[in-house]
Parts: sequence; structure tokens; C-alpha cells
Amino acid sequence: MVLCAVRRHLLKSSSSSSSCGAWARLLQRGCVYSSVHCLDQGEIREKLQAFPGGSVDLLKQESGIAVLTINYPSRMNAFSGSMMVDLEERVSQLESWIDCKGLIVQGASGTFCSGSDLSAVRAISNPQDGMKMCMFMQNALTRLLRLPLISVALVEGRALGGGAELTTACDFRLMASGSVIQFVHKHMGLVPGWGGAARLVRIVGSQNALKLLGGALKVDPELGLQIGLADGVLEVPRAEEGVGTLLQRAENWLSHYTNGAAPVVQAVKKVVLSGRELPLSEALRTEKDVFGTVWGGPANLQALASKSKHR
Ligand SMILES: CC[C@H](C(=O)O)C(=O)SCCNC(=O)CCNC(=O)[C@H](O)C(C)(C)COP(=O)(O)OP(=O)(O)OC[C@H]1O[C@@H](n2cnc3c(N)ncnc32)[C@H](O)[C@@H]1OP(=O)(O)O
Repeated sequence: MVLCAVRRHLLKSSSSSSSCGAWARLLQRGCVYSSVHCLDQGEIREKLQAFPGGSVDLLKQESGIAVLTINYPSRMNAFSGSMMVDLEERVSQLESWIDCKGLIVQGASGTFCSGSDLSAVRAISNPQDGMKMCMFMQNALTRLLRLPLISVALVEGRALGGGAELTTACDFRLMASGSVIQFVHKHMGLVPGWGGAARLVRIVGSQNALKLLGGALKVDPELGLQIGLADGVLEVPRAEEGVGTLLQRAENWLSHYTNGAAPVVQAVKKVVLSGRELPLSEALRTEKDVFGTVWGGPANLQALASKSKHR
């Protein structure tokens, strides 16, 4: 299994200190598939690069909040093969960003993402290559969801197919007025392949997941809030309002959960992630390990000093 630099470091450090041990084990799980599943990351990366177009752009800000933009407007931000490789690289960059606190995933030019680039899909429509693409994207999106930061999919316009799946690989979803999330896979004679079904069940429950997938239902902001797929709705600001862009509104929403020291925000995500993904005993051990990284840390000592009058 190819481990990114960060995961190698954590696994190495976990042998010397237990503080990263359980967390490193969880990160090691980041890659769902490896060579034992007949996935040669290098081989599939090369195959995907043969389908160029568009980009996945990453902006890391001083605030600790990064912006990931799916950028292929001429194709409604469909994922070309090279963009899938871009995505994996951006996730690796975020895994190495020690000051990270938050991430907003958005699409370029007023729409989110219309799934796989259908021209690429037609070219890799044999089951073997299709499953390799799925394993590659499941690895990348699982690592995205497991980043030690709080992530939001900012859905404007349409999130279709793989684009809908991408929204489920974020901790939260903010829907702009008029936007739609639609798992159109059934219309393609498919089911989700990038992990979207497994994550959707955990977000909205199996009954609602069955309706969204079985009916390829269009989820508008109202329905999104109703079933818990959307965590908020943002009105698309008119330029003359001068009240900032949709992205600025999303950053403001996210800042309620990312203010404070980066190590503490990262620790919050780690303990919630382990509580969600690990068996109870292992989750408790991870919580203890993560607690140990912030107990007596700069933010904790500063908070104690500020409460010094409460002796
Ligand atoms: C596991 C993931 C899963 C898989 O890989 O199996 C998938 O994601 S499969 C793809 C699922 N997505 C779709 O089926 C969406 C297809 N696109 C549309 O339904 C429409 O384009 C829509 C609703 C997004 C926008 O419709 P609108 O009428 O506003 O615009 P156009 O249809 O004219 O689109 C503009 C332009 O973009 C091209 N386009 C749009 N989506 C894709 C795509 N997924 N792949 C490739 N190209 C796409 C469309 O062909 C137009 O290009 P043009 O050269 O102007 O004809």
C-alpha cells in the first residue's frame, strides 16, 4: 500500500509515542484499497491521465480554511480522468498541511459538479477499468472525509452523479438557493461507485438513501434540510447587495466551527471521526490519545490562565 508522507510519518511516530498510535491506525485505513485488492495506484493514475481536461484547484488560506475548486466549466465541472488524479494530489497536500482547520469544496462558474466526464466513462466502460476508477476515487474521497479538518461542500447549481457523491465526502453540505443534488446513477443503469451510497446511508439513513437512489430524486434545499442531507441553505447574493459572495457566506458559516487553535479543531474532528468509524473500545482509546495531544497544550494553558480568577 502506498502511504502518503503524512501517514508514513504518523505511523513512524506512533511506534515511538502512543499519542498518534490509534489515529495513525485510522489514517492507515485511509486507503480502502491497496495492492492486496489488485489496485496498482500508479497504473490507474496513468490510465486516468490519458483523459485530460479541467483541474482541481486548491487555495490554502492564512485563516486555516482551504478552498478546493472543481474546475471544468465547459463540462459543467465533470471529472475528467486527469482531474481525478488532481483530486488525489490535493488531498495529499491537505494531509500534509499542519495548520489546517477547514475546507470548502466548490465548483467553478456557478455549478458544483456533474459527475464523471461521460467521454471518459465511455472509454473505460469495461468492468475491470470501471472498478479500478471506482477504487481510485473511493480511496481519494475516503481520505478527503478523514482529513483532520471540518469540510463543507458548497453546492451551487447542480451536483449530479459522482458530483452528488462528492458532497457526501464532506462533513457538511451547504446548498445555495435553487441548487440540486441528484444521484442520477439509476438513470445511467448504475449505482454509486465512489462510495456515495455507503456515506449517504450514514448521513440520511437507509430509508431516505433508498428513495434518493431508487428514485434518482432531485434534492432541492428544502428537501435537503428535511432529510438531513443539507446542513444549511445560503441565498445566492445579488452583486448589488454588496454583502459578499456565496463563498464568503460559506466561510462565515464554517468559521463558527473552526475558530480557535488549529490543533484543537483538528482534535475535534479526530475524536468525532474515530467515534463514527471505530469500534467503541478503539474509539475510546483514540479519544484518550487525542485528548493527550491537547491536554496541557498552548490553547489549554491559555484558557486556564484566562480563568485564573476562578480559583
Ligand atoms: C460514479 C460516478 C458516475 C460514473 O462515473 O458512473 C457518474 O458520475 S456518471 C455521470 C453522471 N452525470 C450526468 O449524467 C450528468 C450529465 N449532464 C447533464 O445532465 C447536463 O449536462 C446538466 C444537467 C449537468 C447540465 O445541462 P445543461 O443543459 O445546463 O447543459 P448541457 O447539458 O448543455 O452541458 C453543457 C456542456 O457540458 C457537458 N457536460 C455536462 N455534463 C457532463 C458530463 N458529466 N460529462 C461530460 N460532459 C458533460 C455537455 O456535454 C455540454 O457540452 P457541449 O460540448 O456544450 O455539448
